[in-house]
Amino acid sequence: MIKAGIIGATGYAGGELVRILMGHKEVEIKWYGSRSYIDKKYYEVYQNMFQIVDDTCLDDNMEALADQVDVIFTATPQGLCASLLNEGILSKVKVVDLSADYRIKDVKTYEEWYGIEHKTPQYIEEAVYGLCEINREDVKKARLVANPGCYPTCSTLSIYPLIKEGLIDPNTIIIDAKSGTSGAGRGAKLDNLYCEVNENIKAYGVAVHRHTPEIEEQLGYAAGADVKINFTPHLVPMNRGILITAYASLNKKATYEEVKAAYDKYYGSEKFVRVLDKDVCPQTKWVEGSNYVDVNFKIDDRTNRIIMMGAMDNLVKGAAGQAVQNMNLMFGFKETMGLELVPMFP
Ligand SMILES: NC(=O)C1=CN([C@@H]2O[C@H](COP(=O)(O)OP(=O)(O)OC[C@H]3O[C@@H](n4cnc5c(N)ncnc54)[C@H](OP(=O)(O)O)[C@@H]3O)[C@@H](O)[C@H]2O)C=CC1
Ligand SMILES: CC(=O)N[C@@H](CCC(=O)OP(=O)(O)O)C(=O)O
Repeated sequence: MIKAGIIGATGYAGGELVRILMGHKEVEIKWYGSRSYIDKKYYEVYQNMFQIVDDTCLDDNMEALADQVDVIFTATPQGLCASLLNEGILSKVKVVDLSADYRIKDVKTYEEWYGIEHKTPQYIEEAVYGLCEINREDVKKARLVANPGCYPTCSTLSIYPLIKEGLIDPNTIIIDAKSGTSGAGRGAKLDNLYCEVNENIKAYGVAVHRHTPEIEEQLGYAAGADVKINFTPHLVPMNRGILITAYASLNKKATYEEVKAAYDKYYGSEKFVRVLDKDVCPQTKWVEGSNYVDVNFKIDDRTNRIIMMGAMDNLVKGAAGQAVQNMNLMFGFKETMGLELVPMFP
């Protein structure tokens, strides 16, 4: 049994981490970190935890936390983990950072897209990008994991096999993405008020969204060259879920069987990536509350382009579920432990 601490346990991603870890038989949560609710009972923040969690919220003292646990999750705003981390902490515990602080290898790119100064760039190189299906062996050896972003997880997994197999031209990729509002966190924001979101759909961050360089970097590794994409996210009136529809030019005429074989090559034995049957389009409802990413594709012979689709739950595979998957790998637990969550429907 290992002990875990969560800094940012009161946010949406941290809350989901609590829910998942409560069902993990090898983990005990020792620290419910917060900024606004210090000394309050955790269940007062989330009454769904009434009579389930009786602990009191603590602060973000990562030094003190590192003496008491084996793993620390940071589910906090961009920049916080980078401002707290140091060698003393990393020598004692493993860290899974759910923010973007260690995802992008080029610090200038991070600072430019996030508009903040990186406080501990010395750890960027060592951090492993925790997209488990692709970087599994490195995650197993890591003491610091950069848990991938929600849109980048869904986008990269939906597109990756086709770049690796040379089937598409990566510089023709256009990603149209949609997210439920839990992706924006629990903090009050005008754009996320009921009247702004309900019965509405809107693009945001057009051509400037901070996940663009993260997706480009990951697809670039698959291509073995720099990649530039168009990425447009939309906010939709749902609680959870991400759907991506991506378009790219095929390098040559391809059949359904060839493309399907590429997906099967990478995901055939993956528990959490489901390549759906022919012509079945992924839906957010089919993955809600689970760690699955559903992917599929359709070839458009008229234009010699391909449409790639992916759906997942932003709070599970897009955040807390993937963080637990990473923790399982880092501690040598069965990778699926605590994550065998059956999707909710309807
Ligand atoms: N929501 C999502 O779908 C996803 C989120 N993430 C990432 O996870 C992280 C958290 O996101 P999310 O849960 O949505 O955000 P929320 O706004 O819901 O939660 C933020 C959390 O951080 C805490 N916090 C804020 N400032 C501080 C501080 N100075 N010291 C200590 N704790 C602090 C808050 O504490 P308190 O409430 O007590 O003030 C809260 O627990 C972000 O980096 C986000 O990018 C990643 C993938 C998907
Ligand atoms: C709907 C919404 O606002 N989504 C967030 C992305 C989710 C998130 O928290 O970002 P990370 O995955 O990088 O941690 C956004 O667009 O900034």
